[in-house]
Amino acid sequence: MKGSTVLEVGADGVGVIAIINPPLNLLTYDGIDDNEVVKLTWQVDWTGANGKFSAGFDVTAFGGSQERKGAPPHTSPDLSSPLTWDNVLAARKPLAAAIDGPAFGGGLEIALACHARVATSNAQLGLPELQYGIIPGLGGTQRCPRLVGLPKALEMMLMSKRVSGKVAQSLCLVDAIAPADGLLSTARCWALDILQCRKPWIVSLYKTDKLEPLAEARMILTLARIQMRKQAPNLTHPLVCIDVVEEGIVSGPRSALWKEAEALHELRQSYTCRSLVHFFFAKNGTSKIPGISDTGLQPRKVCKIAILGGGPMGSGIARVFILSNYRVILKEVNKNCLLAGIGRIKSNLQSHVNKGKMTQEKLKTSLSLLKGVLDYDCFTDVDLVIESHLRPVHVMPFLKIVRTRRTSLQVIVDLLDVGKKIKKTSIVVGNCTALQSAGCSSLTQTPMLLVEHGADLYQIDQAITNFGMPMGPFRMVDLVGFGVAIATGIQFLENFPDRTYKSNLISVMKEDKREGESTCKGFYMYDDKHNASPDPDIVKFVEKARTMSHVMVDTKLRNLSDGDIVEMIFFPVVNEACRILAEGVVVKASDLDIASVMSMGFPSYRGGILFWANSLGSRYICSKLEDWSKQYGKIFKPCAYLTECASKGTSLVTEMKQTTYPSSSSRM
Ligand SMILES: CCCCCCCCCCCCC/C=C/C(=O)SCCNC(=O)CCNC(=O)[C@H](O)C(C)(C)COP(=O)(O)OP(=O)(O)OC[C@H]1O[C@@H](n2cnc3c(N)ncnc32)[C@H](O)[C@@H]1OP(=O)(O)O
Repeated sequence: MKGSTVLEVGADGVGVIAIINPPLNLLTYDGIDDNEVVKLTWQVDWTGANGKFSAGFDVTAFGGSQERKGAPPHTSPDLSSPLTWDNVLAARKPLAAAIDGPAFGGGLEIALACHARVATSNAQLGLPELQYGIIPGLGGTQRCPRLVGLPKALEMMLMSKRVSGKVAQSLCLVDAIAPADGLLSTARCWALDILQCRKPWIVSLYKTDKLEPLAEARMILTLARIQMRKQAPNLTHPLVCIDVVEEGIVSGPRSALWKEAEALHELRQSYTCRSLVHFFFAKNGTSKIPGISDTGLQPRKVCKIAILGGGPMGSGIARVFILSNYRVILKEVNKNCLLAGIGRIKSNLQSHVNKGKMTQEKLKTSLSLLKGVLDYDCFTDVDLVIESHLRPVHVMPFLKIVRTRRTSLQVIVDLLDVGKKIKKTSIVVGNCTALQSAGCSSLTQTPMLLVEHGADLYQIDQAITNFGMPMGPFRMVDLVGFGVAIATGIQFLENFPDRTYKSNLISVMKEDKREGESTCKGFYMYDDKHNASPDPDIVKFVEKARTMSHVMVDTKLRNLSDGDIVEMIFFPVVNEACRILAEGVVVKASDLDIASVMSMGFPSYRGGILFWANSLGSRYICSKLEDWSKQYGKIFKPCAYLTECASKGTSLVTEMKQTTYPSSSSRM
């Protein structure tokens, strides 16, 4: 059995139940025997072994990927535990939770169900279930609002916001703070005090003092729905969560527990849940590289970083590192540039302080780690040198570690460790100078081809935005600027002439002094607040480009559905991903899922580009690409890997047999 709970009754008559499932005391369906709790005769403490309360449920149990041992079949909601759990609480035994380390999801829900909670100040508490396409399923939707009030509870659930033990106490999510070495004794005393009426016996499920009056509560819930519909128009589970919270306020918490269990039962079998669970493990798995991370190599200590260039990019990188407590040397070519770079860092950090995101003390400490130089004298004991790039990548949550045949395994292990310390998701790739530009280029080329052949530019952008991308391809080109789009296009053309569509649209628009958002005119017009609106003049540029490309309007493309547009735009991107995978530029398919989400903005709730493609099937994608390649050219020609998967009907994500690590292929 994965994990267990151990019950020890002390001389004081207090039974302590420890959740034991190292390293994170994850809960599993068969890991906690509800009956153990029910048969207890005295007050009880809940705690987690090895200083970690519980990081929550083992999410492999969701997404339909794993049947609960002995669980009822997926035909009926599993109402046993949440309700059993509620009966336990009614069994007149005071329960106190002793929380250290992570208390997330189901782990925190168990603690919320106790009659008191004692935590260390650095404990981390959260209800991140919505990150997995589900909702809290052990009463969290009812108990959290009754402990902290509706607005804070909704923020914790809908934004998966985590709080420290100290903040939790200020919210009344936790009753007391204790040092780690006194945590259990404090919780034991608390349970005894409840039993002997020295402390209140609070059943959080029936608490009402923190709940807003009905009319105010309804207003809060309505605003939350509006925000969620705007923020995540394609997701239903946030709205389901709000509905379950409302059910408890309107009809009472007990009936809402049923609604919560039924909702969880449905959601945990959804494609969204499967995709988000895949994304979670794919993200966690990028640093697990056979032959590198399993060699026993330990990362060397990296203390001092040198950054060449203090422009927006270099100063951004410097800021990331000093905030992660690295000493940073910022080198510039002259004093003015250096002062400008350091000034950028100072003003950015100060704005964090002004927004309450950082203390003045942290700002001072961080700046003390920064040293500006105009020469290389201080470089003798530097551990890592970074040359800043043109593109604004420091804000990306994603770190691409490009490995050539001459890169040592030790250096990769060092860089993976640095990536983790600066809170980036690192992916080791072959010498593919612009992994994402392969995707981005095919993400811009096809839209240009479709428009020149008659499709509506603004319909394309709307369809791609509705699919879940942050914006459509034409809006994206305006944002990055025509210069970057042209440079990426040229790079793609140089590397892959046989599958590049040479559009004339951008060059025709540049003649009209259009560069995108920076010139307030591109594919859209922009007002002084950078609000974009369609430009009726676009038609004339499209006509001119069409003539120059000697292209005729294809009436089929004038009547494309949004679904057709999504397929015609993303199937070539899938094709490029298959090529990158087949060439061994990445170690595993899931790395490309992470790259598509973190560098292209592909929706994580679809699992990433290849996970999504796999749900459609290689045969379907290949046949569509074959058809389009006959009508519109080689840009759509399916690659050998995709064709092979289609012919065998195999999954696109069967891991490539890596004999070497990411190859230093000729790709961009
Ligand atoms: C008493 C009644 C019991 C009832 C039983 C039936 C009830 C009915 C169903 C009820 C369902 C309720 C709904 C609840 C849902 C949840 O709880 S969702 C999960 C919530 N938890 C999280 O989101 C935590 C996610 N993890 C993290 O944030 C981090 O892991 C950490 C906790 C901050 C620790 O970080 P770190 O020390 O860096 O470790 P990692 O490398 O991240 O992780 C170590 C390995 O553990 C794997 N892992 C982590 N969390 C989970 C998880 N929740 N599920 C599965 N696996 C997890 C992670 O992938 C790592 O794996 P390896 O890479 O293989 O080592």
